[in-house]
Amino acid sequence: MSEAKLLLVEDDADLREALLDTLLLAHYECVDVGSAEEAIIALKANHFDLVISDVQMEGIGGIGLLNYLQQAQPKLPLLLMTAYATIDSAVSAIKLGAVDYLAKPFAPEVLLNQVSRYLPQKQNTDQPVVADEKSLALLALAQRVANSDASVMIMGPSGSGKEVLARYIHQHSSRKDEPFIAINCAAIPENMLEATLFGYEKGAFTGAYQACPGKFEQAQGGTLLLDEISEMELGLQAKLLRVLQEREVERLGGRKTIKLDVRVLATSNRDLKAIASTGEFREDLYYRINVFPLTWPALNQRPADILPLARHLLVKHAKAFNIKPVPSLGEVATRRLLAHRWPGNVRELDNVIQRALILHAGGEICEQDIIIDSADVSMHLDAQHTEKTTENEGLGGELQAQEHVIILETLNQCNGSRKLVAEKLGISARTLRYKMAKMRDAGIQLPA
Ligand SMILES: Nc1ncnc2c1ncn2[C@@H]1O[C@H](COP(=O)(O)OP(=O)(O)OP(=O)(O)O)[C@@H](O)[C@H]1O
Repeated sequence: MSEAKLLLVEDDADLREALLDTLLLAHYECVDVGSAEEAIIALKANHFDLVISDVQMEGIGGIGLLNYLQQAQPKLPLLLMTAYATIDSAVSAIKLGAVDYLAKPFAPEVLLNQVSRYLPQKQNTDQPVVADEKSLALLALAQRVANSDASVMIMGPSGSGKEVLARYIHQHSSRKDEPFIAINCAAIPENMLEATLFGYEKGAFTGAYQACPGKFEQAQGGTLLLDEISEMELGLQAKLLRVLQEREVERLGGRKTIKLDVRVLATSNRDLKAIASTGEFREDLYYRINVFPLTWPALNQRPADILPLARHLLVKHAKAFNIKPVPSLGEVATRRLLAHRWPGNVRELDNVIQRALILHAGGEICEQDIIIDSADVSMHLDAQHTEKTTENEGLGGELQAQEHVIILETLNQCNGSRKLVAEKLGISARTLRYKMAKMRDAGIQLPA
């Protein structure tokens, strides 16, 4: 999930739902409201990184919201959506301070490209924390590879730190002062990934009233991380291979080729060689990006990392939660952390530490603050709220839990192939991705 939080303001409920779906599928955290007045209430209660608002709504409307933002939060970018007939007012809104406008109707690609263009880039500055011999050796190797311009394939189970390692390579390369652009190939629906990667020209599809550079161009001079590359469909793999071979890109709907100077890193939590041998991943692309493979072992294979990571995460989240001083790790709590197998790797440890910080009292993390299984939290909460739960809500929760179990079982049966799971369950790949994003949000660890 992207750390960015968006506020969507649209009075047409159907359109709002469709837009919300697009944004959630792309792993943005998003709050949606139906009027500018509700938006102001949400803005007072939460921090947002970008607001997307319709112009014409009952009440003060999008322009009223723009005026409010100019006074209250002038740095918060606002992207306006308007019917084609009212573009003039949108243009004057830009003069008043909106960052851009989207002319309705627009294709989902246009929305996602504009959002990624105006969202302030939050760089994850986490340096890899390592202490285990295996991890130290991996980091030393990564540092040597960083000096070259070779493509690097970073493998390892989900949550093991692949993205952290990719940033580390960029930061230790000669490109460190140039952009680092990451794109999660699994998070962006197939039909939008191509436009997001390669950009598009004006008129390439509905709502593309202006040209938009793709991720390759945004990464010019720097590094592009293709996260979860195994999830890219075969047709797009062929186009990506061509771009990597030719070192130039052509925007969708364009005729001009743009020369590229981009280093490409990729990650996968599936065995890319194995899926290349079954034809699910192009072998030629595999060999092109796998110039230098680096693999994180699972966290339980590098036990000496667990405590330094736990302490690092305690400091990091205590700061974010404004908890002072940083609580210490009690002895029994420490033993629990060391005894667990960590199937969700560092991400799971991160969740456990955040829970512990919320629950702890008295300056020390004790055994009872270490809740390893997120189901324990729900059970704890369920027990507290049983009286309040209506019959319907209970049934809804049970059905949802069943759905989660079915998805998890099918993922395991299909060795993590999203495509096969969607086929087997008779749902679209898009719906599956949406459901999996919701499961991740609920703290459910999904297999690689
Ligand atoms: N060695 C490390 N030092 C500090 N933080 C780490 C380390 N490894 C992972 N993390 C943290 O754990 C979380 C998961 O890491 P990351 O996103 O890099 O994993 P990933 O392998 O790319 O996951 P996925 O396969 O799900 O994309 C992040 O919050 C990251 O900051």
